[in-house]
Amino acid sequence: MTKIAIAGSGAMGSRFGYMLQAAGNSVVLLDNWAAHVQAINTNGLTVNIAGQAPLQVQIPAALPTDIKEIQDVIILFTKSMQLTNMLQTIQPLIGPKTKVVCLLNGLGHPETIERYLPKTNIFVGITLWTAGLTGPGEITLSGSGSVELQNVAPDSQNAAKALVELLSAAGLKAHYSTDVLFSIWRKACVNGTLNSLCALLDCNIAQLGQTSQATTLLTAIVDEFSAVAATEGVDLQPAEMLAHIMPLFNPEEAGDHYPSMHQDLIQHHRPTEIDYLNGYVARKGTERGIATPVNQLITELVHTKEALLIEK
Ligand SMILES: NC(=O)C1=CN([C@@H]2O[C@H](COP(=O)(O)OP(=O)(O)OC[C@H]3O[C@@H](n4cnc5c(N)ncnc54)[C@H](OP(=O)(O)O)[C@@H]3O)[C@@H](O)[C@H]2O)C=CC1
Ligand SMILES: CC(C)(CO)C(=O)C(=O)O
Repeated sequence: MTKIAIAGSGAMGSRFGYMLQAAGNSVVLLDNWAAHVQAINTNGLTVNIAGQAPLQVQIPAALPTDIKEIQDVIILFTKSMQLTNMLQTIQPLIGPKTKVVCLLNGLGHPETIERYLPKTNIFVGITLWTAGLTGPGEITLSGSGSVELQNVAPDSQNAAKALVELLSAAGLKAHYSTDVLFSIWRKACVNGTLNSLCALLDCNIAQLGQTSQATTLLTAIVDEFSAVAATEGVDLQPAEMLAHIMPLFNPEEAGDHYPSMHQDLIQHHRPTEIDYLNGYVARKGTERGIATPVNQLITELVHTKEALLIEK
């Protein structure tokens, strides 16, 4: 039985933990939100799936500081701005053979993780699964998804493939990627357009797509993502990127969805991952002499909205 800790068990961490435990693994959900941990330990994790009666799933949960046992696998699922703190807290859980997987949205996470772990322990990727945290101890799941991941150390390829099998055996549809950095940039560019614009304009993806300004706005953001991606050896062609994003306007794709940044900022008045999306592009562009005024402005606007909405 594989011993798995989910480090950051909000919506996505709880989804992955629930599916991995159902596949026969020994899972513990770790989170700093004490009321969430307590609700899971008292009532079980409530899993709402459309068209089904809510499930009460018995699954152990704990504060990250309360678990000290070495794990086989740790899946990081904090929000980007919580990652460093989580990596510091879970050091006692990491042994020489522990595989640490990062599937967060956003840019720059592999570099952050490398400050706390040898490369041989690190596996990075993206996921197209979604989930919502409906309240303490309660998640809402819909749709399907997939995972792409790759080893950071060249000689850890077999370990990455074993992780792909572990996740796929739990129904998480994982694939081994031979160019995960491209996938991470492409997903960040989707989030850097749809998430920030829908949050700022208070609309869903279809509503954004119906505006006559959508193509101009997307193009301005994507062009800067492409220029900065090139400085990291990633070939993000603007035309291909737009062709990848625009189908999401369709309600049968993601049109009806309010992106996670809209949920964080507008619906829950919580901090956003903007500094790891548009903010990362603006920062790296400035450092590397590439003009990124559009992403700079978007980042400032989102931070202004955070200042207006989030209670101190
Ligand atoms: N949700 C989705 O559909 C998708 C998310 N992702 C990415 O996965 C990563 C994790 O995202 P996600 O699971 O959505 O994150 P959540 O917002 O659901 O949870 C992240 C953490 O935020 C804290 N938190 C959330 N809500 C509350 C609340 N009401 N009160 C107190 N604390 C709260 C908890 O940690 P703490 O108490 O320690 O602060 C929690 O572990 C992100 O990088 C995201 O971009 C990727 C694909 C899809
Ligand atoms: C669904 C999607 C792709 C929308 O940008 C997303 O990743 C999010 O909501 O964060």
